[in-house]
Amino acid sequence: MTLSFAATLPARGFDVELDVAEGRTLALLGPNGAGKSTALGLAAGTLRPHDGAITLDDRPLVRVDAGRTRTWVPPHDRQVALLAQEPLLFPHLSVRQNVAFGPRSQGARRRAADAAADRRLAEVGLAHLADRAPSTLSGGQAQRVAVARALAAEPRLLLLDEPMAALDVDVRPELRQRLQHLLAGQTAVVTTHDVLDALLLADEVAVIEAGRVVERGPTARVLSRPRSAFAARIAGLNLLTGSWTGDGVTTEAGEVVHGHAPGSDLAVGAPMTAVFRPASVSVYLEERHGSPRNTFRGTVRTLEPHGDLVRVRTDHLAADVTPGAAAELSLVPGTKVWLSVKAAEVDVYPG
Ligand SMILES: Nc1ncnc2c1ncn2[C@@H]1O[C@H](COP(=O)(O)OP(=O)(O)OP(=O)(O)O)[C@@H](O)[C@H]1O
Repeated sequence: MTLSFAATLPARGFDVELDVAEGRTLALLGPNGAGKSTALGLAAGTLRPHDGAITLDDRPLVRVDAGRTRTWVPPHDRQVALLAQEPLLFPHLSVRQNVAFGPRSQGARRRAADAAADRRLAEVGLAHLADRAPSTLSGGQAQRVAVARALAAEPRLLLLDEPMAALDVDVRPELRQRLQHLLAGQTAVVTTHDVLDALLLADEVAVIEAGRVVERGPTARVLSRPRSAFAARIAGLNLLTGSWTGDGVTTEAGEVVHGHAPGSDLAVGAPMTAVFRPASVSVYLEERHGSPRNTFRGTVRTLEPHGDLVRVRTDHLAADVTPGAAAELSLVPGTKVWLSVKAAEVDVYPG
């Protein structure tokens, strides 16, 4: 089932086009308020666009022209399942009845619906809890039941809105692993802030910022060679953008970044991106002259633990230093620093 999605919602500053090929999973990444949930709501039918066309395979689900609705398939008729952050199970039904709800409401007989429910519960590893009441489940179990319920309706499109967000960190891996299996071959869109979700669940990612898609591509490419600040941040990379000036990338702030460039046929003025790992960045209190390094002025904004190291963030860059180095330099928020990275550690590419 191929999803083709184009919708605007001016009240939310939302204007997005997306498509998801048959059997593929697209991760929507973006900061809070970017429009990820809005996109899912429009596809699920809980929101109506001002302008837009949403099609699943050849079946138009929505067509609205300048506020005039031409086509509107109501949510329950779309064969689109939306899995929310909270499991939202029916409290008065057993686990099995919750999962059988979709097939039942599509007209399946009780026995067939129960059998489908048991199959789906087995897929999420919870067949043994079928007779339990939702109130007796842990948060992680309840969310797995919600996944089974969404899949039991045999949706042509599965939408997952930050499925791990409401769960404790230690139960996320289990659900993530289940989803990795279950999403194989299922056309799906998952919103997330988590790089692991994107890496393990999604074939492609689209980064949304302020209601617009700013970057789109195969997951591995976007996370290793990001073009947007958000993708770089979740991939744990520093990113600077600017234009090619012959031997480096000059940023808008006038910084010149030298690094590995992809070839010699780059046009002067072409938009370029430079990325490097925080672990490649050294921190000094004074500018270092005479070394073949890139240096950037900055003010420390935050210090946070990062594995065995301390991640030092300035306004636009991050450096990982040892706790000993952080102490020796007396780094605190407000400290003026120079950040330095060898050209050999910087990856430079067009875009
Ligand atoms: N019910 C609503 N009524 C009006 N505006 C809303 C409503 N819900 C969200 N918005 C606005 O729409 C924009 C997109 O919000 P949305 O919830 O889609 O973002 P998001 O990317 O899902 O964010 P988050 O990661 O915080 O869930 C934001 O500007 C938000 O303030």
